[in-house]
Amino acid sequence: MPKIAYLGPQGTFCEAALRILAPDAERLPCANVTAALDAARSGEADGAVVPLENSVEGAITVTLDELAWGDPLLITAELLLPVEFSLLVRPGTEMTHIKRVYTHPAAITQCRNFLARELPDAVVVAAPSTAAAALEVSMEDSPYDAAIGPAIAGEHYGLDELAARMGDRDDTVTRFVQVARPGPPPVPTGADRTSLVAFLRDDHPGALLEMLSEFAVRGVNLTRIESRPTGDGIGRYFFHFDAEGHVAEARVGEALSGLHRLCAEVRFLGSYPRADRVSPQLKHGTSESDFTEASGWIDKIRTGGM
Ligand SMILES: O=C(O)C(=O)C[C@]1(C(=O)O)C=C[C@@H](O)C=C1
Repeated sequence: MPKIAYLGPQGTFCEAALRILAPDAERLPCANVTAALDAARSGEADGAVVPLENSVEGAITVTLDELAWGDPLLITAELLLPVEFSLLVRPGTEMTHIKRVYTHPAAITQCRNFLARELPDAVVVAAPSTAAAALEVSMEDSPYDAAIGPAIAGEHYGLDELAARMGDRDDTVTRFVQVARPGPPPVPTGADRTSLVAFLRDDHPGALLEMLSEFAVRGVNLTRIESRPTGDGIGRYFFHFDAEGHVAEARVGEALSGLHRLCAEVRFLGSYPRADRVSPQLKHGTSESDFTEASGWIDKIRTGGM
């Protein structure tokens, strides 16, 4: 049975994602995203499931930076998980008692309107995860009066649900990815996504446009682009890309080779089935057979044919 690390403790959204992505896996709860990824890197676990982006909060930057800078890992699967938040309290606590709230920073952002409306004077403190907050609030001597997290975390730690569906939007989803130590990517399914990071060779006008052109001229549609600071000073950035398609496909493979020639460094983060199963709309001239036919044509010219 594979062992998969995740952002714990028991009851996080991350655990819910792992239960769907790898229902038969042994689950290894970790204190934070870095620890979960390190467990996969070291071999303590066979892989990890971590959050990557949220439809309200945007990028989960710790995950992006770990995948870009840490020892390499390969994304092998993704999942879109609807997230619904509950206000979780020790039995007997009423709304008027709540002075200190504890939860994951992503939950603070997603529940901003509720907090401003219902708990305008409460101090809201960042926790390592929503379930870590619920666990802490379940302790009688906790300095916090309420946690924000999944209803299931409340059930697990014996808390009451004082409010449900407290997110600012009721259609929020978090995208989780499963990673493994480097190896061959999963086989193409026809509805795949490819993730990578690219570091500029030098800063000059049009540098980002040149990178984007490598995708555009091969008809590769991007689904996410994110700039992250390199840490080398203000104005120094590298880029995360998510693109439609699989590295085994000619148009994606050639776009990646083009970036490799152009950039100081490109790190391949994986080609894996898309959670939404959407297949790319191919532009004329960018199908597998178009690429095969064109390279056959060049080979013929090079060997004296016409
Ligand atoms: O704390 C959790 O329960 C998590 O799984 C982490 C996380 C996140 O990192 O965004 C996942 C989903 C929600 O957006 C809030 C928190």
